[in-house]
Formats: sequence, C-alpha cells, structure tokens
Amino acid sequence: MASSLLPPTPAPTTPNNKHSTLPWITSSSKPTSLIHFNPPSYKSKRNRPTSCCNAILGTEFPEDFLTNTLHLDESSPLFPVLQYGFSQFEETSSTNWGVLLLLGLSWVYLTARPGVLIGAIDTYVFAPLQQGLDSLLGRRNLKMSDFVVGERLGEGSFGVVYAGAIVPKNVIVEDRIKKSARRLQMDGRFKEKVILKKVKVGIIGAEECGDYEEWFNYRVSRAAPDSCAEFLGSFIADENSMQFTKGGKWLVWKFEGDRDLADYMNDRSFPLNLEKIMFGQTLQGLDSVKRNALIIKQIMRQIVTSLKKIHDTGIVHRDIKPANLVVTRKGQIKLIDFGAATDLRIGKNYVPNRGLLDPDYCPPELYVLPEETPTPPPEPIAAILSPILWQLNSPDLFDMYSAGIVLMQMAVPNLRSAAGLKNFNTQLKGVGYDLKKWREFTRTKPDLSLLDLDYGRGWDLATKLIAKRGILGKGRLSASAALRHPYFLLGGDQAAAILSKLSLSKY
Ligand SMILES: Nc1ncnc2c1ncn2[C@@H]1O[C@H](COP(=O)(O)OP(=O)(O)OP(=O)(O)O)[C@@H](O)[C@H]1O
Repeated sequence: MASSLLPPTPAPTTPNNKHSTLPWITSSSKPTSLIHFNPPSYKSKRNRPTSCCNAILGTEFPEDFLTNTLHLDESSPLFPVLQYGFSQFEETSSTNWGVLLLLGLSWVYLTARPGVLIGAIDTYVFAPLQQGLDSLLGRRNLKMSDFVVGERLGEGSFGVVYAGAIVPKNVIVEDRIKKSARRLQMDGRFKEKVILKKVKVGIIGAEECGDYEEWFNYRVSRAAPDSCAEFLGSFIADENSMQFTKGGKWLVWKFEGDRDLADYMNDRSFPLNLEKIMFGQTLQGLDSVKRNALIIKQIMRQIVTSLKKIHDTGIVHRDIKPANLVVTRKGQIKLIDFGAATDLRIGKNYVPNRGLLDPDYCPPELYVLPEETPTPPPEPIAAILSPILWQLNSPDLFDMYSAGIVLMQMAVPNLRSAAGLKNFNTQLKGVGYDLKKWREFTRTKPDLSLLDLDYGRGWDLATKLIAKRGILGKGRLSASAALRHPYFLLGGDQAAAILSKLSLSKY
C-alpha cells in the first residue's frame, strides 16, 4: 500500500531501447519502488467511464496513447508513472470542467433578468458612489430657500405638483414673487425651471410613497438616465410659509417640457403637432396618413425602449399612461411618476394584493404578480430568488399592456377622449380582452387605418400587447420582443429621426 504512494522515480536511460522513441526510456529497468505501482482506477479498461480525453483522442486513453503514440512498452517503468500522471490529469480536468460548468451556470443565473449581479453592484458600489458624489457637489443638500414655487400642475394621491425655479445665488426673492405664479413665470431672473412635488402631510401612506418615489428616482437615474426626468433631489421644509409646511418633504426634478403626451393627444392636430418636435421638420414627400403613422411609431419606439431599460433592472412602472410621459423640447419621451413603481429584484414597494392603478390602462390581471405571491423576504434573499420569480411571472408584461392601450389611443382618434377610452375598455372586457374579437364586434366603427398600414404591422403589434396572460404568465410581448416586432424593424421613423438630427447639426 505504502509503495503505491511513493513518488515515481524516472527510469535510467538506455540508448538501445527498441520499443521507445524516447531515448531515455528503457523497458528493462524497473525500480523496485514502482513494481507495485497500480493506480486503482486504471486496473481495468472495461470498467472505466469514457473520459473527455478518450473522446478527444478517439483512443483508449492513456494506455493506447502511451503505447501507440509514445511507443512505450507496458513493461517500461515509466509506463505506470505516466499512466498515473495522465489519470490524475484526467481527474483534475474533469473536475475543472465541472467547476467551469458551475461557473457558467452561475453567470447565466446572476445575469438573467432582472440581473442579480448588476443589482448587487448597483446597491453596494454605484448607489454609495452616487451619494458621495452628490454630497460633494452639494446636490444632496437642497434647501427650501433654493426654490421658488409657482403654478400648481396636478395632484395625485400622495402629492401635489408645482412648476418652480431655482433661485440663483445672490438673488433675494420678494414676497410678491413668491405669492404669484404668473409673476414668477415672467421674472427673467429665474431661468432654471424645476418641477416640485410636495408630499402630502397627514395622509396615511403619503410619506412612505414619497420615500419610494425618491428611491426609485435615484435608482432609475443610475440605471436608465435618458428614460426618465432628471431627478435633482429632495428637501424638508424648515418653516411654514406659502405652500411649505414645516417638516414636509419635497421632491425636485429638472423641468423637462411644457406638455406631456396626454396634453398633445388632447389637441385635435395630434400627432402632427409633434412632427417638428420629433423630427425637427415636416416630413417631406409623404401623405398625412404616413406622416401620422411615422410620428406614432417614433413615440411608441421611445416608450418601449424606455420600458425595456427599466424592466432590465427589475423595475415595473405600473402607471404607464400619456399623462406620465413628458415630451421634452428635443422630442424625447421621458417617464415620470415612479410613485407606484415596484422593484421586483428586491421586492421594493411590492405589497401583495395592492393595486395602485389607473383602471383605464391597467391590464386584466390587475396585479403585477399573482395574488398568492407572498410578501417579499429580506432584500438579499429576494434578489437571489428574483430570476426565478421573473421567469415564472413575467411582471414586466403589466406595463406592456398599458403601452398597448397608449398605442391604440394614439392611432385611433375616437379612443383619445376619456369617454371613448372608457367605452373601449368596457367592450374589451366583454370580449375577454381579445382585440381581434373587439374589432369584429364593435359597433363604434373605429378608424384603424394607421395600424393597418404596411400589411397591418401596427395592428398585429397592438393585438400582441393587449391580450390576456396565458400559460406561465406569458401571452404578451415583452419590451425587447416588441422592439423586434416587424412594426419597429426597418421603421422609417428612425431614418427620419436620424436625418432630422443630421440636418439640424448643420446649423
Ligand atoms: N420633470 C417634469 N418636467 C415637466 N413636467 C413635469 C415633470 N414632472 C411632472 N410634470 C408635469 O406634472 C404633472 C403631474 O406630475 P406627476 O404625474 O408626477 O404627479 P402626480 O401627483 O403623481 O399626478 P398623477 O397621480 O395625477 O399622475 C405631469 O402630468 C406633467 O405634466
């Protein structure tokens, strides 16, 4: 037993060795220490599993290799030594293959949607870095006195939104300006416009929603900065004055544009009222139907691209609608209002059975995950499990239904009014959310010509977004699948957008 464990000693060389092509190998010299050297796993050829080396060399490895290739005699003292060496090599290499396979599978799992690895890097590296950098640049030290509040723009369940501006250094704001939104708008000293959201004080859950919205804005500003309004930070009001309540939280964004998509859609000239903004000029050589179709396609492409970016990070917006899509002066469509968003990589803002939805854009399943999904475990565990959750439930398809409704509204004029949309939703429910059936049975005679262009590619996309979920929560196109749909492939809207950028850059 002990002898088989002894280190093999190289044999003395004999130049006359007939069997070996290697001059230092002799068949006659057998050191005693190697006489009993019998590597256990290579006693019998027959009982051995086929190894990777066998597969590669196409021979019984290592015996055939030693005798045929190296021309080594079985009686050579080196034979068992090399045989043992090769067997060890084989064992290690098969272990290495196993390790490689494991590493490969782990890589696939950790990088699968929603990205456990990149999420961990974001949480433990990028987020602290962003915080440090923002503090250094003074971005996290916003104060109430940095802003003047102007016209009220809207009110949601937990906040009131105002237009406002940054007070430049060395400017003292007189009370009459503070009191009048009109005066503020006309005052040339305030050039940097902002949007301020006052989190309601004393409303149950409002503070929590405000904190979530802040968290989501920092998160998307790292993961998909071009897709959402630029977030400037938050501050706590330090006194009671005008709209400020001492202790109340305010969130601040850069002002991205005068109007959102809903404002443009309310205008009778939609979508042509967006032509110059989107393409920089009137699209030449096309009839109005084709121009309309190209504008809608460009808007839809931007919405779906932004959705793809946020879904890739595990975020589902849950409130996609024209009023939450701001149109910038450069024709970019940006997502706003992340108050209802949920990050399903770590279970942030996910409460089972809680729907925070606009019924006009909400998919039939009502919830982003099946109702029986339990409360998320602690964040690191939720993150590890998230690829499985994502694969089983495809929560991103929630937003894709809403995107489908926005497409229908943009393309079909009589669905743009509140009443038209309500009626459409009621009819859709009546036909089990089957858009083809709706088309067959509706008596409203919708104008679907924009969707029917180019062999009905737009219509086909709409039917694949507005649908009930099927097996395993699928049944609708994801954002990345939608971008591969023929509607978007070879879309003339892209060419027009690029051409407009090129011609604008000339001036
Ligand atoms: N960054 C921004 N730039 C320009 N306009 C904005 C911006 N953020 C918000 N707005 C405008 O303010 C309106 C209200 O914003 P937001 O949707 O975030 O508020 P809300 O209180 O949640 O309202 P709701 O619940 O009704 O959607 C938007 O519809 C948009 O017109």
